[in-house]
Amino acid sequence: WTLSDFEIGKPLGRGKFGHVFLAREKKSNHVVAIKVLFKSQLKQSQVNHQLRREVEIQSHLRHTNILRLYGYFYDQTRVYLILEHAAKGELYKELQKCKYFSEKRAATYVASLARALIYLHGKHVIHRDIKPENLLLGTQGEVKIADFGWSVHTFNRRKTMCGTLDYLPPEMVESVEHDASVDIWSLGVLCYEFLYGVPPFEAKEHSDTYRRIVEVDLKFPSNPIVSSASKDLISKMLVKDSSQRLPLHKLLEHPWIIQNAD
Ligand SMILES: CC(C)CCNC(=O)Cn1cc(-c2ccc3c(-c4nc5ccccc5[nH]4)n[nH]c3c2)cn1
Repeated sequence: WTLSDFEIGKPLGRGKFGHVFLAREKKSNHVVAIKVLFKSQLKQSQVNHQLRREVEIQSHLRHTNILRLYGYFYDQTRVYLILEHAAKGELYKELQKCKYFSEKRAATYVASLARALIYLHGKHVIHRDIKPENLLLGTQGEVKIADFGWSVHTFNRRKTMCGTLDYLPPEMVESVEHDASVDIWSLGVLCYEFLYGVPPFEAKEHSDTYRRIVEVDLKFPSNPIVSSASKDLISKMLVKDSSQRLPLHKLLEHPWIIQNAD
């Protein structure tokens, strides 16, 4: 591929993800998202090899709830990633607009994300950073994990861990080794935020969020009114001992998911 194979359109997400543009591949008319990374920025954060590894992993992933990476190319100064275009944009914008989702909508997203995580864990890929900001919506409104963790401006986030702690499980907050069960914790946090509009351990200060996470200080607001089945599921995911968290395949059999997910 080269840039001349594409007609470049409007910026997507207005620079939040680095430079991502709507684009159309001229021969096939296929609409994609093209992310531009500057080689200079990659060099200075010594992540070239990490980026190649991540591109290698992502280009082999094929799941309807994981945003596709079709390919990449580069020129003198930049690397271009050819990504799937998610026609209905950013999920977190939807959440901001609706304040919180219905139980049906929340359960449908959680079930889709659980299936995507089962697929990823099957390929020994974990910790995909599944917070609302990393989720996009496809043409049919289906949720897609787009791991923005690699957009250049967040490369340093991996080191400085700036940005929200809200989604991190105790073992990561206490920085002990972690396994695929971190994703079960994050999905539980996400399910809570879908239903209540705020993450469960939110606090003004980082230190308070940190304490609430390690103590699993889980409280359910009395508004909005949501089913006890949803609270039962969340309580089985937000468990300090990572080996005791509800396994993802059991999540798909939970009554709340069975009753509410499309
Ligand atoms: C290292 C490499 C393998 C990582 C590959 N993944 C990324 O670069 C993650 N990433 C995805 C994007 C991204 C951002 C926005 C969109 C969109 C999109 N569609 C929209 C529709 C309406 C409003 C905004 C939209 N953004 N579709 N596909 C996207 C893809 C930006 N960074």
